[in-house]
Amino acid sequence: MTDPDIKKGLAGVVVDTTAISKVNPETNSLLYRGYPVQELAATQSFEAVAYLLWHGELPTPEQLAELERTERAQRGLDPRTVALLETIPVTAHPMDIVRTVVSQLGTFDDTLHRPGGWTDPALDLQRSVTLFAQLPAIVAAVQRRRRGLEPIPPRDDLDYSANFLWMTFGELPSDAAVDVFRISMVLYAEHSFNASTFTARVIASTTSDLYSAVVGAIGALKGPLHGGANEAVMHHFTEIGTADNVGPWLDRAFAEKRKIMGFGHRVYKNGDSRVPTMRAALDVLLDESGRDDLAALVDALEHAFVERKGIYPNLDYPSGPAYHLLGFDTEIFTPLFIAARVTGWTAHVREQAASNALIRPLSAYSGVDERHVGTAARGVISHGSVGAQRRGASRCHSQREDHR
Ligand SMILES: CC(=O)SCCNC(=O)CCNC(=O)[C@H](O)C(C)(C)COP(=O)(O)OP(=O)(O)OC[C@H]1O[C@@H](n2cnc3c(N)ncnc32)[C@H](O)[C@@H]1OP(=O)(O)O
Ligand SMILES: O=C([O-])CC(=O)C(=O)O
Repeated sequence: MTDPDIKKGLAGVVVDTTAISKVNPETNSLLYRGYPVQELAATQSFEAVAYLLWHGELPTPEQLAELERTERAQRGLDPRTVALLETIPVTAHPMDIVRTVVSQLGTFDDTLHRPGGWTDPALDLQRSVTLFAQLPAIVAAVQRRRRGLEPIPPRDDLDYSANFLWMTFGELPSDAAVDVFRISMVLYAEHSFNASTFTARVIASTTSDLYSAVVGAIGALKGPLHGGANEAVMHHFTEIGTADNVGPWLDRAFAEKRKIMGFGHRVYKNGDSRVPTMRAALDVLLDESGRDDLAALVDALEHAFVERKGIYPNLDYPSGPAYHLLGFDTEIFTPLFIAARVTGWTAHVREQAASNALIRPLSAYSGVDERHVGTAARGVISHGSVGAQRRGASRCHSQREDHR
């Protein structure tokens, strides 16, 4: 028996190519279709970034106007979605609610029943825009319902980011705050083969449909080792309370071998390329709100953790407190990540479909050796002796099995 070279968590394994984004930990850079994400965050609307991820090029003014028209036309909640939301316990986690509603959206799409409709690339592009347009309304409605409030209809005089905040709060914050939100969406949009995107690609690789891939990706994003960390960061701040409690809190956390959320990354080991941009955006909100206590807490935990562990914050660290200052409940932070990442997920689903191979790795069996239940027959149907079954199996010896 050879000893297979197992890469737990696929760490360091290159499983395919992608032209959508490039994460480079050596240069600490992130490119979407070749453009540094910082440049996109400084200059582009989220709609333009979505277009770039889907099409590979930034839109012309006409192409952008067309996407905006299509997105604005599909912003409203379907009455069946409103009805479904009413049936879900308000206490359910918003990630579970959004996952359920996205699954329902798949059932509304009659084009799935056309021959070849499941994986038609043109239809998948339309579906991507539909999900992009619908998710703000869904997330906003879930946030409002938690506060006992009715959904607010979209406003088509507002861009994606401003409308998202309008539908959530029924008022608009400062232009600077809207811009912070836009920047967070751009930074969260895409990150190569992260766990949720890889999940979406695995599902797409079976030639399943795009909605199923997105529902699966939402499940993967929920975990605090991935997207759920932005929520967990805020829980840490609540637990710690004030900056002067950071030291004792960290002592206890280390003694209990807890992981501190919002720090560390599978790919970036010297800091996440997106953090400086998001931290600058957070600082705008910290200044605007006068929340010096939160600013001190964010700084204190970062400095103490980096000093003691040499592990740097990831994007979830500054985005958590930014979403808090924008007024979202902590449990809504990861659904906001869904709304952004659906652009990347759907771009990857289409890329996977365009050059597909079923994703099915091997495993090394580590269970008990072959054993038998005995030969006494149960029921009326004779299944044949174990020996006969094995003789049958050996005639199929050309079938490869997992590594033994
Ligand atoms: C947008 C995103 O999804 S970004 C990621 C968001 N997730 C988080 O913030 C969760 C907290 N972070 C982590 O759990 C990890 O850093 C991960 C899962 C993100 C990356 O993990 P990996 O690359 O697998 O590194 P791994 O978990 O093996 O960590 C290496 C070492 O650093 C330690 N470490 C890494 N991150 C942390 C952390 N946040 N807190 C405490 N220790 C940590 C590990 O305990 C491990 O120590 P050991 O070698 O003594 O066992
Ligand atoms: O790349 C990863 O593993 C996690 C991450 O930062 C992201 O998905 O944005």
